[in-house]
Amino acid sequence: MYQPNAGLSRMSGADRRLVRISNLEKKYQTRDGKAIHALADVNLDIEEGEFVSIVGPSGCGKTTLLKILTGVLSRSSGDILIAGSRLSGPSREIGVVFQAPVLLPWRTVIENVMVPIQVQKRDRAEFESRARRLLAMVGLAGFEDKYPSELSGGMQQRVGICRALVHDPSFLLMDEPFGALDAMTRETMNEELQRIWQESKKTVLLVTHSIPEAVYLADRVIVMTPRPGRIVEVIKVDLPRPRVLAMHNTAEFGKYVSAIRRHFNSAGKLDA
Ligand SMILES: Nc1ncnc2c1ncn2[C@@H]1O[C@H](COP(=O)(O)OP(=O)(O)OP(=O)(O)O)[C@@H](O)[C@H]1O
Repeated sequence: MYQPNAGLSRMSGADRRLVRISNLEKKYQTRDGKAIHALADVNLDIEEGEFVSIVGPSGCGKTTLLKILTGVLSRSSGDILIAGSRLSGPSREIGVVFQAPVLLPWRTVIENVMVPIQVQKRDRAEFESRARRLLAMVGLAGFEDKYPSELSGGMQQRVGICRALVHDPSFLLMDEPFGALDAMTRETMNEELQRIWQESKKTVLLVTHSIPEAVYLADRVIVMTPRPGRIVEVIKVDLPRPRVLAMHNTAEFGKYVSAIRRHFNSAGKLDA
């Protein structure tokens, strides 16, 4: 059962950085007793309000890293601090957006957005107005009482984003959130995510298989090696904000994409 704030134990003194990941290792044990070394010596600091994208070959441990950060998957060793507190389980500081929005089909849009409030046993009256504001922010005003089956894939993913933000977490984790959408909807969602990030001032960690998506959205792109996943390069993206889709065609944008893609020529493939 989800225990609000149960995952964080207060540490003394505040840290400027929102997230500190130190010497993180993850080894899975398979049912036939083999060890799978998924993550090796991952070190990463994320500043408050920063947008960070992670790219890496398939199977390099990106989802493993995100699952560990949600507090639902244990780490083998290493330390994670969020807002100065050691992470040891699910935390209210975190919101998660998955590849498929996994909405409850028997609940209306507003009731889907309110799920975390119900699970965390928080005051419905206080958060319902926030849920409605978030829906309006993503262009879904008027859809509050619709059911998921009445929405397009992009609209459902917007509901998933609102659900992740409704309890006002400081840290948003996104695992390939637009992977199931067609190319045009994906671009629109990229623009929308940038706007949501700028308006909500959240800290975001995005896993994506698309190098252009990573560059378009991020302040920094983290590039990982094949398994066991390590950080091989951190690329600071100095393109001006707000970014516009036309930037995809500029030489500067292309330089970032090529710099990242170079890592995957021999190591593995990305579908961008
Ligand atoms: N529960 C598990 N038990 C054993 N091995 C696992 C488990 N979950 C993941 N793995 C293995 O750990 C490695 C990392 O998996 P993970 O899903 O984190 O990679 P990923 O980078 O997100 O991959 P993709 O880009 O294909 O989604 C893979 O080799 C995977 O097979």
